[in-house]
Amino acid sequence: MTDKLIIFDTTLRDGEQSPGASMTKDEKLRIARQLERLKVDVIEAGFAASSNGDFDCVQAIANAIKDSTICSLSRANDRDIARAAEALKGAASGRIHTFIATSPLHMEKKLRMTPDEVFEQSKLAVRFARNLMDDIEFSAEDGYRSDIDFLARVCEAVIKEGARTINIPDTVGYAIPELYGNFIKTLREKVPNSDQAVWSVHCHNDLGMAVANSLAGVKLGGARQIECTINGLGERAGNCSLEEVVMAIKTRRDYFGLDVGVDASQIVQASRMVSQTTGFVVQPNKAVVGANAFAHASGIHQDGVLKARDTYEIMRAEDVGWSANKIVLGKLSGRNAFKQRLQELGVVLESEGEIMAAFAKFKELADRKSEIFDEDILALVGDESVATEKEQYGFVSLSQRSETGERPEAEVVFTVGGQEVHGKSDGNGPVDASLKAIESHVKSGAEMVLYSVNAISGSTESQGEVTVRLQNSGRVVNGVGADPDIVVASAKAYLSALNKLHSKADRVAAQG
Ligand SMILES: CC(=O)SCCNC(=O)CCNC(=O)[C@H](O)C(C)(C)COP(=O)(O)OP(=O)(O)OC[C@H]1O[C@@H](n2cnc3c(N)ncnc32)[C@H](O)[C@@H]1OP(=O)(O)O
Ligand SMILES: CC(C)C(=O)C(=O)O
Repeated sequence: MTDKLIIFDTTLRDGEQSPGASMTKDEKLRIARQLERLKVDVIEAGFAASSNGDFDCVQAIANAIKDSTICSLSRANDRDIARAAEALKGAASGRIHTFIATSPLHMEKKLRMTPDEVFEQSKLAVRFARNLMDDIEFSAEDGYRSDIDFLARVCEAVIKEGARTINIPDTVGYAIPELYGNFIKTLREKVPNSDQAVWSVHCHNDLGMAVANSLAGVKLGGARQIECTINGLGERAGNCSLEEVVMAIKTRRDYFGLDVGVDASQIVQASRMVSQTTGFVVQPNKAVVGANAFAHASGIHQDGVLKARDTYEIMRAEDVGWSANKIVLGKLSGRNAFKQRLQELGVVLESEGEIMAAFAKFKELADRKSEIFDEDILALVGDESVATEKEQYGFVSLSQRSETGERPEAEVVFTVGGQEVHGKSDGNGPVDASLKAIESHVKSGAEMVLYSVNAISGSTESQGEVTVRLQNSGRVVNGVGADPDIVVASAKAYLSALNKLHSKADRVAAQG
């Protein structure tokens, strides 16, 4: 027999309580459709009584979604509950979620009610709701900071009134996993009719423990519903993150022994949608949905993953909706990852010597640039200087000075037949000055018939690729150079073109 854990998503209600995360009706509908594709059991669509706009959102979602239960939050009063019921009228499966605070602090200072009044109002609210709808959830707000015996009396009473789900929130994120799990366990033991309801947890992330507390509520406390949000969105520091609890339950089924109906392959899409809609960027190192969650940057890990994925991955990227895991090439990468990427890019280097020459250039580039893109590698192996054959001209270094209103000056150090030479010049711009600095020494007399610059990957961190076409005595050659510094790329391209002119001249001389 399977033991099922109900996933109750409250992105559209508690998630929207994040300052700045307010969503329009169309946006909420789009997200609700994605939550349905994700196969969450319950979607808390809003708080119908809070405004006409939110009423419309709950109503529209209730009418549109068929496969998940649609829920509206309401205070423990008739007006809010009636509004929720009205908004949910069209739902294939609807739930009213009514709540009232039970902690001494909230009762005295916020509600200004005695415990007896709260007890009575809880019963009346659930009774009223139960007359409008079958599926009623009751939440004891700030439940974790409540007196457990009083809370047990309230829970017993609302279950008698017909509440099917009893939720014990850690409203302010104060709980510690073991203590919270034991609190839920003890509470259930104190409620004589506890088996007539599903027990639920709703944890906030003020101390970064929302996921751990929710899982403890399940494992130690016996809860069978977790309330959570996509990307952990929610009031203040947020809620328990759906993607993390779901993947914890799935990945560690050996420990939890529970089934969840969620289709995990929709997780990344849901995360992106919520992030794009709210403008809340997902941090790269966020579990499951962060850009780095399945990315490997260091050589030893890359080598391990290439040999056997499970050396460094406990989940498969594809299982949560990524197209694949990522090997990110950078300064910490090793030869194996580099060779693998060359293979994937269809680059065939003839000898181990060529591969090692390309790898050395790759490492040198990686010291200057945090991430090496595929385009960088293609430029690198396309760069003539990868060739191991001795070339006439070789780039060494470049310095240039440019300032608004001043004529730029450049000094280029390069090799001619293995000897280092320095060329200096000014020019119309730093590139012009650098190429004139080379030419001041080489005196090729070649005419430049094309100069083009290409940013070869998406950002300003990328390499610039420069193509230079030179013409001399009827011969036309192209030189290509790549470097994050566009002036250096230009000098490399120029020297590369000079090399071709030189070797063609040699060949012509030899033939003649
Ligand atoms: C922990 C949570 O996340 S709870 C959900 C929080 N979400 C929201 O508050 C979003 C929606 N809220 C709103 O739009 C508004 O606050 C409304 C429409 C609900 C109420 O607005 P107002 O009537 O103007 O009241 P206001 O927000 O200023 O104060 C809340 C009132 O509700 C009372 N109240 C708070 N919780 C409850 C409850 N669970 N049951 C009954 N009454 C409650 C407060 O004591 C206060 O009553 P008072 O006006 O007699 O002092
Ligand atoms: C109303 C309840 C469920 C809540 O959001 C909380 O206590 O945090």
